[in-house]
Amino acid sequence: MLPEGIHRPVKVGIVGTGNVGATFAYALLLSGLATEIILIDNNRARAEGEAMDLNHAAPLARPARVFAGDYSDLAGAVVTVVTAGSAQRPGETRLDLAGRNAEIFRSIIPKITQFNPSGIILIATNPVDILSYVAWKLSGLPHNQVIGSGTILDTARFRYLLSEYFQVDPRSVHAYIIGEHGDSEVPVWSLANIAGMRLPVFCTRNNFGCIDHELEEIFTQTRDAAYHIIERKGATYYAIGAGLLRIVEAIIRDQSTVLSVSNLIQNYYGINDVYLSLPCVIDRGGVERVIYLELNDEEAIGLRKSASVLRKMIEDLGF
Ligand SMILES: NC(=O)C1=CN([C@@H]2O[C@H](COP(=O)(O)OP(=O)(O)OC[C@H]3O[C@@H](n4cnc5c(N)ncnc54)[C@H](O)[C@@H]3O)[C@@H](O)[C@H]2O)C=CC1
Ligand SMILES: CC(=O)C(=O)O
Repeated sequence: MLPEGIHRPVKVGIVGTGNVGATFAYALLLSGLATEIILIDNNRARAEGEAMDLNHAAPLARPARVFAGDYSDLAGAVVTVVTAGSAQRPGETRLDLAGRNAEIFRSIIPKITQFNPSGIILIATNPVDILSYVAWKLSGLPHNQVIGSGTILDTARFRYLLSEYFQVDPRSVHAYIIGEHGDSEVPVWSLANIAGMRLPVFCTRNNFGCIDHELEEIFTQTRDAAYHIIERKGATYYAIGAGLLRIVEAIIRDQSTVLSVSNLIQNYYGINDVYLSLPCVIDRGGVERVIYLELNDEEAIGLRKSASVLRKMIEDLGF
């Protein structure tokens, strides 16, 4: 039986069933978006254990077939989400993981495309922009089919923190973090708005004191959130699980949703041949297009700097 509102089988693969992969799998199962969820991990017992635990939730949620599989089971998957690899230890940056995880990708990505050359690959493994570029190169797929979760998470963190400051629903705050998912990311203050009003106008018209250093602190908290969470609980996974689900929903339901994700950037404020995040239109084919933002000078400089950090890392890895 297919889940409510779904009229044809929808397969989703997950490679890497650790904290992030398992949390995404749980969110996906509860969402009812997929009819088949394939869990792959080089720790087979872990994938099997997660499949058993998830299946026991199916009678309480919505029916879907969840199983620990092999790469050949990915044939026909609409999207394969990759979360396999090492995570940051306390004090490590995302970029510290690049070499280790690029090696893992050399074995994973060709196996995904061997069995599923037409599906979308969605990367979450860090450093996500570098690994998405590496995955794109190793896959031989068009870049619109290989997406990084990028700053979907940072944008969510930013909107949440702004919503706390302005005392409105986070969904009513429209603001983006662009560039690297990491230390060089850039807040687009000039376009941030509530009810269509840029923040300085919103503040003046609504007698709301906007204090520059408090807003700057909101960005600092956004950028450094992963460090603070990892120090406390060792890993982050709920918000990225929700972010991956939002991207997968836009793909499966062909929604043309604008989300900040990582994709190949060409001819954008002088930036070329690098994966980084900008608001993109996501539909059944993956990234349909990258939206050209009107950035101020400071933001454009920040974006170019972020791109150069990522480009250097790609070159250092030999891609
Ligand atoms: N993009 C984002 O916003 C976020 C990314 N991450 C990243 O996601 C990745 C996963 O994080 P966690 O789930 O916390 O780590 P984890 O250590 O809990 O899980 C990683 C899983 O990958 C598996 N794995 C390792 N090598 C493999 C291979 N060759 N083939 C198949 N499976 C393999 C491991 O067995 C393990 O189950 C990390 O790189 C982390 O930094 C984490 C949070 C947010
Ligand atoms: C770990 C990570 O990339 C994050 O939570 O932002």
